[in-house]
Amino acid sequence: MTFTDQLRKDNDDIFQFILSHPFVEGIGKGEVPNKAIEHYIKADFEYLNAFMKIYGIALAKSTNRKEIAYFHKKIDFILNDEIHPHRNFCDYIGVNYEELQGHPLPPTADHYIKHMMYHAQMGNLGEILGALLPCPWTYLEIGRELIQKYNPSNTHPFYPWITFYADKSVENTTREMCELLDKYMDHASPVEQLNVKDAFRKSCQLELQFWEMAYNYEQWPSKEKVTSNE
Ligand SMILES: Cc1ncc(C[n+]2csc(CCO)c2C)c(N)n1
Repeated sequence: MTFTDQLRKDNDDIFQFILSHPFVEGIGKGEVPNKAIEHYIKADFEYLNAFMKIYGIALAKSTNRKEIAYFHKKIDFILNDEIHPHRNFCDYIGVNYEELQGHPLPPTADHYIKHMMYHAQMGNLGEILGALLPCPWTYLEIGRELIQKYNPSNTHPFYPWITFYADKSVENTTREMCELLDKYMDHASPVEQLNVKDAFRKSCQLELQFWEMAYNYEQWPSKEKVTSNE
């Protein structure tokens, strides 16, 4: 069994919680409360910005051109392709995408981004990949599960979203990331392996919490902004 096969197995509990989360089920059924979608997009737009920056740090820590090309290609994918599922959600609630951009992050999204940023700054490429991998992997499984369970036609309101994540490009991203991580783990010390396992599991938990955050409109206890440091 490869290192990433083992990671998937050890975190199956969280993967199953994600697949049965009411937001995810709602996508399959074609019924998600507008407010939950709005909360999701506001946080996810900023999440994707952070994700691209972390790819940029991974690119800086790359040791060969193949890795540099991979992260370069992936930044391009988020910039130009990941906007399609977002637009599908915006069309569904009838709100302009631009209106949902630039909002402050609720606690879970804030924590998820800082968790990835921590591993990106403190760890080697293996550790960064461990923190990033649950993102494409959980969405790939969501896409596949929803196709299998609901067999949506192209009139389904979330057909573009579901088919985007069940598609070959997300499958390739996940597979290539697994291959890169497995290669890194061949030479990793037991401590490095533990750090990667910890980064991966926390990202799985935060993926689950992200759905929960959107579904329950999670907010900070006080919405007051920090406006000065006096
Ligand atoms: C919280 C959250 N997690 C995962 C994704 C999906 N996603 C984001 S970037 C990417 C491609 C990785 O190269 C994928 C599949 C999302 N939109 N929001």
